[in-house]
Amino acid sequence: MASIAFSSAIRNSMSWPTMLSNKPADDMKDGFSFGKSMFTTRKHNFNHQDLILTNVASPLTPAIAPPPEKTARPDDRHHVAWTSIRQERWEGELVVQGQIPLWLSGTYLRNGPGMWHIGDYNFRHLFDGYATLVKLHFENGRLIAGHRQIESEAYKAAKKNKKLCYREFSEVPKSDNFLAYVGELANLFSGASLTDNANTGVVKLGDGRVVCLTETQKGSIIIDPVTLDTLGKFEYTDTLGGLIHSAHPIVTDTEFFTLLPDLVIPGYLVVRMEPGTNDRKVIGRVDCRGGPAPGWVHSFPVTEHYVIVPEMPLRYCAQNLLKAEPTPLYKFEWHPDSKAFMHVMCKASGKIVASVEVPLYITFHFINAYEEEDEDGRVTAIIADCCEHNANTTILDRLRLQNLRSYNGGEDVLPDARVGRFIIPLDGSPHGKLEAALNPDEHGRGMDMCSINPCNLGKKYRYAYACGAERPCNFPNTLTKLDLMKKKAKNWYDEGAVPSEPFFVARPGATQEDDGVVISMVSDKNGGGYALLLDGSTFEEIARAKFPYGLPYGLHGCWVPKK
Ligand SMILES: CC(=O)/C=C/C=C(C)/C=C/C1=C(C)CCCC1(C)C
Ligand SMILES: CC(/C=C/C=O)=C\C=C\C=O
Ligand SMILES: [Fe+2]
Repeated sequence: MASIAFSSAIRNSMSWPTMLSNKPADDMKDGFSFGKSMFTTRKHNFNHQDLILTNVASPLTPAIAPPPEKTARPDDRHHVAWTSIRQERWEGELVVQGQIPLWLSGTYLRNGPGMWHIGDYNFRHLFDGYATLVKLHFENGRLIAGHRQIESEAYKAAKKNKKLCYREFSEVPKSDNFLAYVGELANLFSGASLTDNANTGVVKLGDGRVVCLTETQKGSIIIDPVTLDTLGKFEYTDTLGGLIHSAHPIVTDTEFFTLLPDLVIPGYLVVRMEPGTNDRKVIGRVDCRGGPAPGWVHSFPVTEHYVIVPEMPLRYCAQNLLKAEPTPLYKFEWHPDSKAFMHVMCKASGKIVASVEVPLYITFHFINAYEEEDEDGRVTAIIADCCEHNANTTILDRLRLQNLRSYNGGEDVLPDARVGRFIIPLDGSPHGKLEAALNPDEHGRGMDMCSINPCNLGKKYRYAYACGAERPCNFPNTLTKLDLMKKKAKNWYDEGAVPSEPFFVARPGATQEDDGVVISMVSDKNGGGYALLLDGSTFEEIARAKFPYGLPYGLHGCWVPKK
């Protein structure tokens, strides 16, 4: 079986767009310059040699890692995690050290911004990069890996015109003249100039379609989980309009919830989409209680009966959206006076059952939420956990590429983070609490990129997996298993490596919450990369498989089980 399935999956086609010229370190003073570098640049254009070096796998002759000096570009001065992927696509079988459990059958997909330049022009922020989709296909203890650039309009236009053509997270195309500027403002309002670069995450819908996402609605792109082909836009057929949504919808086999921020009348629409449709239906609306605009909603949690709508004091900012040059908080603004809130909406009725003021907070990612019951089974409170950055907005700037790339060890520059636990009373009290769910020293005061056993979504849970810190560091550099009952963490660490979000896959038939494996992809200190499998229960390594090339950092993933 395996060789047939695998060989049909092997595809060695490559293309080398001129934009993929292999520009060395982008170490610019302001992170924004054309073709300048502090280092002498040995301009390295791709050629056939690169192709041979990185693309020689077949199922019968597993990929052999090229010699170390070829895995990192000799002129790279920064970590491979922050270095653009070198080629548009690759696929091959990896040599596995250790044992992949035979029950692990399916494909882990991970999306993220893996390409941060157009020719000599370097992007500014981690979130600006063009989407690179990576796959790990597990079958009978073997592992086929590959990656492919997502063919968004934004990516294709940049490739064709050799310049930025759409507004990315921090990058804005330059207007040639005033008239063009006025035209572009009109395009901003219509959404025409916004990016569709689906670089944040990837989800498998209940109907089997696999969609890559970002925060712009037009950046919802259907892909083939086997070939990683871009199949086309996921078009929303409803008339809800709006341009943006949460980057992290809640997706299960039967449910799809997301939030649509309303920048005109500050608030959020809470919507649901039935599997098999492209039609979002409104469950209800939350009006913001503070500030001139809604808070950023990168993600949000749900419980069994409620959707939790966070209202962060880090709010979208219309003026910043219009600016050509980035502001310190990009498209956002910090409004501590506007306060912070958590709203709770009933999934069935759309009614808001609680809306409480909470201490100021900053989070990208909610971990999970659940309903707390008293002895009589009455729901008394909602518990919602998130990766919380101590209400410190500097984390957004830390993710600027220049900051990520300039780190040489030594000093500790990663701001402290914690598992922030919201306690939202349902008895009408006006205030909720926010506290650390465990001592942040347990995970080195780094905390982001979390996952849980999906069976526990919205339910009382004990374990979460995330990235923590072994300091000094500039970015979360450990994988951590959090025991929220015992308030303990167990950490995995490879010196100098940057692991991506640990993703939990449950063993079929498991009865224990942590019975399964945790998948991560690691960018190592020598310019290489490897897929890593940890046991979900012991958090010990069970297998790893080296990629024949260095892996750029990636964000979020999903699991597509074998049919
Ligand atoms: C990669 C990631 O986590 C976040 C990406 C966010 C993006 C691409 C946000 C884009 C936006 C615009 C292009 C204009 C409107 C505001 C905003 C949603 C921030
Ligand atoms: C990489 C990241 C957020 C990604 C959003 O999808 C946050 C990292 C935070 C560091 O502590
Ligand atoms: Fe995210």
